[in-house]
Amino acid sequence: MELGWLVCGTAVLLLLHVLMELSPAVNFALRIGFYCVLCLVSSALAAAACLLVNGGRTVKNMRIIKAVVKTFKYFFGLRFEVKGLENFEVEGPAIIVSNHQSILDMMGLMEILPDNCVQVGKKELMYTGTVGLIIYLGGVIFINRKSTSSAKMVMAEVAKTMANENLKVWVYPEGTRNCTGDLLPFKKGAFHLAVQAQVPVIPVVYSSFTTFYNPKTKLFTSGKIKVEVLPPIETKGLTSDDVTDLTDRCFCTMRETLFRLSGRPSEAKDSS
Ligand SMILES: CCCCCC/C=C\CCCCCCCCCC(=O)SCCNC(=O)CCNC(=O)[C@H](O)C(C)(C)COP(=O)(O)OP(=O)(O)OC[C@H]1O[C@@H](n2cnc3c(N)ncnc32)[C@H](O)[C@@H]1OP(=O)(O)O
Ligand SMILES: CCCCCCCC/C=C\CCCCCCCC(=O)OC[C@@H](O)COP(=O)(O)O
Repeated sequence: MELGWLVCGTAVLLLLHVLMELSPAVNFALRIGFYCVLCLVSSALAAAACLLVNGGRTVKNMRIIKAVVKTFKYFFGLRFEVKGLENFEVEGPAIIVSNHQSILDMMGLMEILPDNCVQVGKKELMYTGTVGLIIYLGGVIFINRKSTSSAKMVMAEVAKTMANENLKVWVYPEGTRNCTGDLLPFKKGAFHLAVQAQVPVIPVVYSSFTTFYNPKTKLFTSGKIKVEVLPPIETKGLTSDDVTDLTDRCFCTMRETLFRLSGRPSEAKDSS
């Protein structure tokens, strides 16, 4: 009986392996499916740990989430090469902004997440079962992207509480996932928040995933991700009139870094 199960299990695994070798679409679907299952199962276990250790919704739970998610990269053959971590060592709160390519970004986020840091996420993420629960328990700030005024109100509230709670806030200023190897124009919410709270902006750039991950061509193999934490940009003394300039400066620096880390010639070099 047990031998029968063993033979069946081995046959299924072999079949999956052959299918994955033969078809990139099957390989992609299975790997993404596995990522989602891993997230859902780990979230359930981590949620129990968070409730037992910290009793409810608090940024302290991010330490538990980070410890769990940092192991995921081994399942997918991903390696991170990180530079500039010392730039997180600012005194007090800060806004961290980074590029957002895929749901796989959660691994890159947790690889370097500083203490006392929560992310801004779309409210729909609350309804992803155990993943929603763990994100809630971690203290993620939920915004309604369909309502600019309510998103602005939530962000203004965060600007007020950041200092009291010594919080760093991680925002994806592109506002959505973008896996093209370039940046989408930045939304200004993160920069308004930094100016309102008078705290520095710390840009973080992840190299393009396109060499090992591309949902359009169903590519998903192992790969290396270069990460660079850039020096903080001060906002002391800036007002809302300076937000556009601050956004543009940050965008240009991050785009240049993205191209450099991804081995793609920058626009300036293109035109020369
Ligand atoms: C244990 C195992 C677990 C395994 C799984 C889990 C793993 C880890 C779990 C933890 C981690 C979870 C992390 C979750 C990450 C989620 C990522 C996302 O969801 S990304 C999507 C959501 N985020 C964003 O959208 C942020 C970026 N967007 C913005 O900043 C936007 O500006 C906005 C959302 C605030 C508003 O957007 P929109 O309605 O489109 O309006 P705009 O065009 O951007 O702005 C209109 C004008 O308003 C001005 N503005 C914007 N913000 C402000 C403000 N705060 N104060 C004043 N004014 C503001 C803006 O300048 C525009 O005016 P203009 O005159 O045109 O300049
Ligand atoms: C009972 C309901 C069950 C629902 C099951 C849902 C399954 C989801 C399971 C695992 C998914 C793992 C996701 C990890 C968190 C990813 C956060 C993220 O990257 O969100 C995307 C968001 O930034 C931008 O969204 P869009 O690009 O605008 O779209």
